[in-house]
Amino acid sequence: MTEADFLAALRTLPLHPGALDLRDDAARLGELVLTTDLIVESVHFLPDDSPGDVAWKLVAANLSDLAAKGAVPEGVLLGYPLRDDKWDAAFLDGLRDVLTTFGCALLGGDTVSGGRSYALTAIGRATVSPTRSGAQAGDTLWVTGTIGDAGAGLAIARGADGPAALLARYRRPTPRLAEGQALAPHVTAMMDVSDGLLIDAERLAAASGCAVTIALDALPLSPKYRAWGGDALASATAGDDYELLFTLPSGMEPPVAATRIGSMSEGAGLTLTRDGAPVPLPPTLGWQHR
Ligand SMILES: Nc1ncnc2c1ncn2[C@@H]1O[C@H](COP(=O)(O)OP(=O)(O)OP(=O)(O)O)[C@@H](O)[C@H]1O
Ligand SMILES: Cc1ncc(C[n+]2csc(CCOP(=O)(O)O)c2C)c(N)n1
Ligand SMILES: [Mg+2]
Ligand SMILES: [Mg+2]
Ligand SMILES: [Mg+2]
Repeated sequence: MTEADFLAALRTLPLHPGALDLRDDAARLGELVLTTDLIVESVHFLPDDSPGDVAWKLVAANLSDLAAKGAVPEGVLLGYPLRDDKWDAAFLDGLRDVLTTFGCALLGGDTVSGGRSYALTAIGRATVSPTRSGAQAGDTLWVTGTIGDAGAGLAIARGADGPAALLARYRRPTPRLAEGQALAPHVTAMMDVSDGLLIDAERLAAASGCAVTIALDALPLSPKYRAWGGDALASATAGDDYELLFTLPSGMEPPVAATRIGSMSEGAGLTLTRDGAPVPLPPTLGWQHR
């Protein structure tokens, strides 16, 4: 089964209305926003990544889903498999670091022995909380920050040459919490980019019942990513970006720094353009577990 098959099967189970049909970044219970994400060795991080970086990525990936809902983090629950004293102590240092950095506190969790997968549930609060499903034909599509840096960072972590700044974007992503809170009252739809810009934009479009067009030449690529030799199509399918993807009514400017990368229209599916002309879709649009 693929991840998508499993989610489709889960939708046949009793679903809470706050689950948003399992088509969103987080669940909503009144003002509370709840999300959970695991990270697994050799799937989400490399065996020689430092324990502090693993703790950082675990928390940051979850807080990014809270950011997508415009939420203020309230606390986290940690699922932790013990390893050895040195690793566990270094993980705790990283956990302290990331929680302090993003103003978040521990609520609880569970400690076990066993494999190298780490779970976190993050809980936040939002009075105004966008979904992935509110985009309308005619809306413009935007993304914060730059994309592709973390994908390049993974290649560098695996031994390619490249700058430490790209590696850092893979190992220590920044959840766009302030941006998400500022955007929430204005956007028609919002999500974070974890699996790849193209696959995630297609999901936002599908949840909204729209088609989406993305201009490859409009994608925000960092100078370091360009100098490294990265191209737009690779940036848009790599994932691990943890930037915010959102839609606005036509003519509206976002209240935070962001790049306009496309638009929504009637219909379904993803169209890519370069210099205004359609180009073929790549064989895979992003990351899917199987
Ligand atoms: N095993 C599961 N059981 C219940 N719900 C799940 C499960 N896996 C995913 N979901 C739900 O499916 C929806 C989409 O999840 P998904 O993990 O794709 O979103 P995400 O966390 O934003 O992305 P990513 O995991 O790539 O960061 C969410 O509502 C999530 O809670
Ligand atoms: C060692 C290693 N190999 C590949 C990748 C790429 N990757 C893995 S999972 C994922 C999507 C987000 O995860 P999820 O959807 O589970 O939240 C991406 C982009 C990585 N980060 N580390
Ligand atoms: Mg998400
Ligand atoms: Mg998830
Ligand atoms: Mg995913």
